[in-house]
Amino acid sequence: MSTARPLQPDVPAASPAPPSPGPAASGVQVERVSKSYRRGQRVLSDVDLHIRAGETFGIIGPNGAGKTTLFGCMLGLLWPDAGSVRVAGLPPDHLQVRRLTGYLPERLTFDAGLTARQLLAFHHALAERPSRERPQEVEALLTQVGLDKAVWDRDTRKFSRGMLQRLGLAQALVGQPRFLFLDEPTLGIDPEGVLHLRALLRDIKSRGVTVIINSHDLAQLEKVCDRVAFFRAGRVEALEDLGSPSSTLTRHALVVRWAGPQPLTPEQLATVTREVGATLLDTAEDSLRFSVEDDWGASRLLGALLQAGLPVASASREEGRLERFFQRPGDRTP
Ligand SMILES: Nc1ncnc2c1ncn2[C@@H]1O[C@H](COP(=O)(O)OP(=O)(O)OP(=O)(O)O)[C@@H](O)[C@H]1O
Repeated sequence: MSTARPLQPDVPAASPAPPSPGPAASGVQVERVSKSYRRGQRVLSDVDLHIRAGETFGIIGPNGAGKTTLFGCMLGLLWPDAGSVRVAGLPPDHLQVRRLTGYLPERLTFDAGLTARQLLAFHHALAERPSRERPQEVEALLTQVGLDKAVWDRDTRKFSRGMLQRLGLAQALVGQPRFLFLDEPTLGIDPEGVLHLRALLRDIKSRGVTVIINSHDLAQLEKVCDRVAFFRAGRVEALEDLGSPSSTLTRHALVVRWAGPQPLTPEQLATVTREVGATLLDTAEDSLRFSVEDDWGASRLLGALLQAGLPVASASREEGRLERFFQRPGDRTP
């Protein structure tokens, strides 16, 4: 393929050793990246992104927005027409970076005829992990991704899509990566598997791994990501820090419903909200949507609303916040 990149040598001959990846050169830096497959049809336009070391970063957007193409550029599998990508301060196709990178592709193809255990052992060898630790590490990985022991020695051609997905994840983790790229990781996985994956991602994050997820599964992304970039027509249209209290998609958006008529005037509501340090984001016929700093802030707000005379019937954390990005700009609430 004309767009495929030649591999960078591990250590270029007769040149100084490349800088070692480390905290000073951490994260994934995408600078003014543009990419076309055909002349005049830009798939990526001047994309700027800095994914911080250790964060879990989500990429969302409509079909054809350029998400997979960006993934290809960040993995060093595609060559941008302009701009640059650095992973831990190095080009993404540098062998040193490849050693630090795990990748779960959307379309999984495994060597035919191998069992799950054989396949992982093969990748364990490719990743140059110590051979004497191979049997234990392979079994630990198969356990970690929740693949039933009964199928470890079964031909992977007989695997369901969800089983293949778990095996693909184990293969992505085999080299103990510092950067983990997951393309549609929940595809074909049953609800139990999704819960398992979420716990696994938390564990991976606690070990300082940078995780980049391309997915249409907004509910899952909302639960696991620190930040999310919304792509449209090859550009980053919005970048949201899900943990920031100032985010309109804050993790602590609270929807309050009441019973009977709403007795508070807009001025009274504004005063109560301000006094407890909350923000009123949205008013609907039967509900109010607030941004609060944390659980304690939610509790203070509910107490104040009750005291002011609002007959609160229910209060819940808002789900489905990322869906707002897919609404037309005019339809969006603040
Ligand atoms: N190898 C290719 N050759 C030519 N055009 C391509 C190639 N790969 C992708 N495209 C085109 O580039 C555009 C962006 O595709 P890309 O797969 O990056 O989008 P995406 O956001 O990942 O979409 P989806 O959510 O459907 O996976 C699309 O118009 C697609 O048809």
